[in-house]
Amino acid sequence: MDDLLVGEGPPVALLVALALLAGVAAWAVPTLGAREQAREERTLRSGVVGHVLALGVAERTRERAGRIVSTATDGVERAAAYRGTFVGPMIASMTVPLVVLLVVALTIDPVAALWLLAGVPAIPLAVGGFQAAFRSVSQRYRASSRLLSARFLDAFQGLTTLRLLGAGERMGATLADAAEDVRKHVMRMLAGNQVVLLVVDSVFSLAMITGAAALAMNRLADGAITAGQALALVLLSTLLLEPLDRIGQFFYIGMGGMASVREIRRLHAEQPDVVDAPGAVDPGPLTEAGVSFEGIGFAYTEGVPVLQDVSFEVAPGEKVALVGPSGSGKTTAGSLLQTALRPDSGRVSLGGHDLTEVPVAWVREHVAVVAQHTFLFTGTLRDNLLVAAPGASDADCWQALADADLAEVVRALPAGLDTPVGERGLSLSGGQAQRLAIARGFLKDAPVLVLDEPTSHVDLASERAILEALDRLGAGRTVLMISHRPATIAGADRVLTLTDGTIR
Ligand SMILES: Nc1ncnc2c1ncn2[C@@H]1O[C@H](COP(=O)(O)OP(=O)(O)OP(=O)(O)O)[C@@H](O)[C@H]1O
Repeated sequence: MDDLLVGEGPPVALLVALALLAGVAAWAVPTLGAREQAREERTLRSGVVGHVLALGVAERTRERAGRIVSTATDGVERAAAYRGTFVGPMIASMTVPLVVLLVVALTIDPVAALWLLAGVPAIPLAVGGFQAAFRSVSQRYRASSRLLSARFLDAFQGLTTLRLLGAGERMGATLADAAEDVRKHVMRMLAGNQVVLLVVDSVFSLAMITGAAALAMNRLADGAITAGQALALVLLSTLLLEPLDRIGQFFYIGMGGMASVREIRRLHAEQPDVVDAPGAVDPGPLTEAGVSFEGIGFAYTEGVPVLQDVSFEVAPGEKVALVGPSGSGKTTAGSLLQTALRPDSGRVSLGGHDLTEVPVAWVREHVAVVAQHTFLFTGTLRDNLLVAAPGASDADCWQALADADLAEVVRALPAGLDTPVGERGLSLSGGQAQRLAIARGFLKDAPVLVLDEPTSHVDLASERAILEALDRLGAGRTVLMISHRPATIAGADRVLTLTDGTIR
C-alpha cells in the first residue's frame, strides 16, 4: 500500500506546482478572456458601423437592413464571446494533453507516453469533425435569426401602414412564424449539442480510460512501472480529455461565434459604391457653383438603364426644376450630384470639376440636400441641427431655426434646443421635420442645394410655409429641384422634363 501511495510517480513538488499553475490559469484565462471580449466587442461594433456608413445607397433592401442590424448587435456579441471566451480556453485546453504526456514521459514511463500520444490526434480530429458536421445547422439558425430581425424591422417601420390597412394581425402571425422558425433551429442545435455530449461522454471517455487502464496493467505486468505509477498513469490520462470537456460550450459560443465572424468578414468585404478615385485632388474653395450633367448613363441593374444620355446645366445661382413621371430617374440624378452614386458613362461636374476627380468629401461639403423625409436622430434638437455644422453656436442654431420658420415652435418648448427628439422624445410633424431639414441647410451653408420633393408628404398649409423657407434658403445658391408639385416648380427659373430616362 505504501508503495502504492509513495512509490515512484511524479514528484509531489511537481504535482503541487502543476496544481498551482492550473489554479492560476483557471483564474487568469476567464478574467483575461472577459476583458478581451469587452474590448473585442467595441472594436468589432465600431468597425461594422463605420463600414456600413461608408457603404452607399444602392441595393439597400429591408432584408439587408435586418441583416446589418443583426450583425451589428447579436452577431458582434457572439463573435466577441467566441474570440474572448472560447478561442483562448480552447487553445489552452488543447495544450493540456501535451503537458500531461510530457509529465508521463518524464516521471512515469516514456513508452506509455508514446502509446497515449497515438490516441491524442483523435481529439482535434473529433473537434474538427463535429464542427464540419454541424456547420449547416448553425448557419440555418443564423439565417432564420437574421430573417426574424428583418421582419421585426419591417413591422416597426411600417407600423402606421399596417394599422391603417388593418394588417396588424397578419403581420403578427408572420412574426410568430419567423420566431417559431428560429425556435426550431435553436432546438435542432441543442439536439446536436446533446448528441455530441453523449458521444464524448460515452465513447471517448470510456475508450480513453479503458485504453489507459489496459496500458497501465500491461506495463505493470511487464514490470516496467510500479503499482503507484500505474494508478498515476490512469488518473493522469483522464486529463487528456480536457479539450473535449469544452465541447459543451461548442455550439452556442463556438459554432455561433464562427458563423458571426464569417458574417462580419462578408460585410467588410462589401465595397462602398462610391470611393475617392485614385489621385483625387482637393481643388480648394468652390469659386463658381455651376452644375453640369454631360451624356449621363446609369443603371442600378445591368441591362435596365435608368438614365440614358442625360445632359443639362444649372448655372451658378440658377434654380432648375427637374420634373417627370414617377420612376423616371429624378432622384437618381440628384444622387449622382451628391456622389451617392457614380454614373456608368458621362460626366457630372461641379464648378467645372469632374466629380470623379475630386474627393467625395469635397463634393458633399458643397452640396446640401432637403429630401422627402427628414431623419431625426435620437438626441436633442440641438444635436439634430449640429449634424449639419458641428461647430455652430446656439445663436447660429436659433438664426437657422428663424430662417426656417421653426424658431417660434422651438421657443415654446420648455427645454428649447435641449428638447429630446427622435425615438423617445418629441415627435415633430412632417412639416416641422422638413423645416428642421431647412434649418440644417442654413447651417451647412453649401453653395449647391438639391431639393428632392421636400413637400411631398406635407399638407397644403405646411407647404406654403416650407416653400417660403426654401425660397430664403435657395437665395444666391444653385438649386436643383426635383418635384411633381406645381407650387414647387413655380419658383424655378427653368423646368426640365425627364421622360424614359432622358431629358426631352
Ligand atoms: N437603390 C435602388 N436599387 C435599384 N433600383 C432602384 C434604386 N433606386 C431606384 N431604383 C429604380 O430606378 C428607377 C428610377 O428611380 P428614381 O427614384 O430615381 O425615380 P424618380 O423619378 O425619382 O421617382 P419618384 O418621382 O417616384 O420619386 C425606378 O425604376 C426605381 O425603381
